Amino acid sequence: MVGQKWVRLVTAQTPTNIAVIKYWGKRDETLILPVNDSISVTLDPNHLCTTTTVAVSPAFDRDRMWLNGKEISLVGGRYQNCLREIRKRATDVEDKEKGIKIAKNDWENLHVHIASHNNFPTAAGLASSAAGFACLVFALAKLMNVREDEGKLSSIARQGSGSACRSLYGGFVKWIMGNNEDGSDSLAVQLADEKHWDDLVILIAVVSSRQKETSSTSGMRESVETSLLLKHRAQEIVPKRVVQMEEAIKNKDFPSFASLTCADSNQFHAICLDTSPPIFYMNDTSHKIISIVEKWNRAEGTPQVAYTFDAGPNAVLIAHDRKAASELLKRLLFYFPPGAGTDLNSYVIGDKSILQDAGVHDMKDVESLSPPPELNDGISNQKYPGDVTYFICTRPGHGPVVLCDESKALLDPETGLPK
Ligand SMILES: Nc1ncnc2c1ncn2[C@@H]1O[C@H](COP(=O)(O)OP(=O)(O)OP(=O)(O)O)[C@@H](O)[C@H]1O
Ligand SMILES: C[C@@](O)(CCOP(=O)(O)OP(=O)(O)O)CC(=O)O
Repeated sequence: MVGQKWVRLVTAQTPTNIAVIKYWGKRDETLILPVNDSISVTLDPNHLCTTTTVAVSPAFDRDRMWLNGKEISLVGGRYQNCLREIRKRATDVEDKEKGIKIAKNDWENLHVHIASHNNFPTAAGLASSAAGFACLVFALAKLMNVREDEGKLSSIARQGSGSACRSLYGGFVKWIMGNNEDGSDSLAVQLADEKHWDDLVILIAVVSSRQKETSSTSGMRESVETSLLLKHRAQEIVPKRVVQMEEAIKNKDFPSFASLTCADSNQFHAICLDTSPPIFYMNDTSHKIISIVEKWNRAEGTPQVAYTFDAGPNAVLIAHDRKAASELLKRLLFYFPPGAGTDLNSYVIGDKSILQDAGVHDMKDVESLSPPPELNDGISNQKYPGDVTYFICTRPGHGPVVLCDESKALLDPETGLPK
C-alpha cells in the first residue's frame, strides 16, 4: 500500500443526551464503570449534535484529530482506548468505485485523521463529551467496517466518556452498570425510540456557556471519595428509581416521569454539596428556574414540566406537550428577557415554532408578557435580563447516522486535512 494516495472518508452525526436518572460515580476509573444504572433522553440532533469525519489513507504518518477546528492531542487514555478497541474489531473494506481495498490486518499499520465539530458549546455542561465520543466510535466503526451491534459500540464509547454510551441510540436509553470486572456487560440499551413519546418538548436554558470549574470526571471522583450520600444513593435509591422510571417511560406517565426526574437531579446536586470540598454546579439563575417550575407545577395540581441539571448551571426543562412548552417559554421570557443588544431570533434557537405557539413574535411581545398568575404577588415579579444567555427548543431525537453527502465532510477528500 506504500506510495498509494487514496483517502477514504466517513462522516457521521451523533446526538447528545440528558440524563433523567444521573450517572455520578465510577467503580473503575480506567474502564469507566459506574456505581449505578442511569437513564437518559436523546436530544434531537437537528438542534444539538456532533459531526465527525474520520479518514484513512496510506499517506497518513500518524493518528491526528481536530476538535472545533483546532488540532488536539490524541495521547490521552480515553482516545487511545476507543481507537484501540475499534481497531481490534476492524474487518476487510472494499470500495470498488475508488479502487480501495483494505484487508483486516492492514488496519494495524494505517493511521486515521479525525475532525469533529459540536454545534453547541464544548465542556459547558451540555454533554459535548457524550455526543463527541459516541460520534468518534460510531464513525470509526463505519470506516473500519466493524460488525458489532450498538450495544458493543456503546461499551467502547463508554471508555471515552461514560455518558457517551447512551448517545448510541435515539429516544430513551438505559446504561446498565453491569457486574463484570472487565466491563463487558456495562453497556447501553434502548428502552423506547424517539417516536414512542413524541409529545415531549425540551427547552434548555443556557445559563452560562463558560467552561466549568470542576469537570464531571474530577467532580464524581471527589464525590466517590468523600460523600456518604453517594453510597446510599447508588445502593438504595437508584435501583428502585430506575425501575419506576422505566415504568413511567413505558406508560408515558408524565407526573411520575417529572417527579422522578426532578428528584434525581436534586439528589445529584445534593451529593455535590455533600462532597468535600463541596461542588457547586448550579447558580442563582438555576435556583430561580427551579422555583418558577415548582410553583407552576404546584399551582396546576399536576406537573407540567420536569427540570434537570447536569454538571453546570444550565437548565434542561422537559414539558409534557407543546402547550405546556409554550406556557413555560412565556414564563421564562417574562423573568429572563434577552439582555440589551440581544435579538429574539438569536435568543430562542432550535424549534422556533414554540415561540409562535406562545404568540411571541418580537421584543414588544416579550415586553408585554404578563406575570405568571401563580406568582403574581407583586413581590416575585422582578426580571433578570441577561441572566440566561439563550434558550434552545428541542425534543427527543434519533440516534447516530452516517452522512452520505460528501459536502458535509469536515476533511478534504483529496488531502484528508481539515477543509
Ligand atoms: N466532538 C468531540 N469529539 C471528541 N471529543 C470531544 C468532543 N467534544 C468534546 N470532547 C471531549 O470532551 C471534553 C469535554 O467534556 P466535559 O465532560 O468536560 O464537558 P461536557 O461533556 O460538555 O459537559 P458535561 O459532561 O458535564 O455535560 C473535551 O475536552 C474533549 O476532550
Ligand atoms: C452529570 C452527568 O452529566 C455526568 C456525566 O459525566 P461524564 O460522562 O461527562 O463523565 P466521564 O465518564 O468521566 O467522562 C450525569 C449523566 O450524564 O448521567
